[in-house]
Amino acid sequence: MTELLRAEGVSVFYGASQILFGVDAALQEKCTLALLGRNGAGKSTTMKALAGIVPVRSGRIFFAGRDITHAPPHARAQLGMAYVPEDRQVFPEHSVEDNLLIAAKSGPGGRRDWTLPRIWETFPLLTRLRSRQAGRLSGGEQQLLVIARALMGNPLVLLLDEPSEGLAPIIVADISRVLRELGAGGATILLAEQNMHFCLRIAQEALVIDKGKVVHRESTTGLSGNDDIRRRYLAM
Ligand SMILES: Nc1ncnc2c1ncn2[C@@H]1O[C@H](COP(=O)(O)OP(=O)(O)OP(=O)(O)O)[C@@H](O)[C@H]1O
Repeated sequence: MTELLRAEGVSVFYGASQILFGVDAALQEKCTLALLGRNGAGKSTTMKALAGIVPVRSGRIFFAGRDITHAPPHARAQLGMAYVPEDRQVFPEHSVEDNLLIAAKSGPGGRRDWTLPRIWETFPLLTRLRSRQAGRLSGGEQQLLVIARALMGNPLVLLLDEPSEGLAPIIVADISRVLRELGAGGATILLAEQNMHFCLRIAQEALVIDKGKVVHRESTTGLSGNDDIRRRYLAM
């Protein structure tokens, strides 16, 4: 298996406050890795550090064999990293279809795996909403749209920050189905989540983060039976 993304001893500060304390993580190609932790554990900050949104004070980040520790977000995107933040920003005045077309580009090496017809096939709900203004979609529909939009850039890896947060169970089930299908189709995904149950059927492996440190790593099957870790770090 080829390693696509690696964080080595990543520390991040917001002003004088240290938020991440030497985070290590490795994501293999064609795998889905869950980054689990409670509210405020440091999941979003880890995702932002990987995407280049917050600076890394110490440690290194490697992507597709390159050191990208100090590369700006657009350079990481060009190398094939698609970061989907938790605030689900769509272009509200544009239709669903236009939101997708705006993001269409070939990925690294000219790959064009994702086209509009394939998006409609994978996201039937979006097909029905293709002419709807994106600002009028529900939170869950917008979440599906931002995932689909990220795919239109034909990335090598998807970084998804809390895609299930605050959404109704029925749409969470649809997002889960889409992510399982993407994984089965060979996508590489890093999924930050508080909701362990959401991750169990999507990710093969999980990292547990607490107070800015990775405190545990296990297969998701193992973790679902690990009451001690779940009680200590995931509040369930
Ligand atoms: N811009 C910021 N300035 C200062 N502190 C911040 C900032 N953003 C986050 N923090 C703090 O950093 C810590 C980690 O936050 P982070 O958002 O990474 O956690 P999280 O695990 O993603 O939690 P959540 O599920 O709430 O998003 C928290 O204590 C948070 O209050």
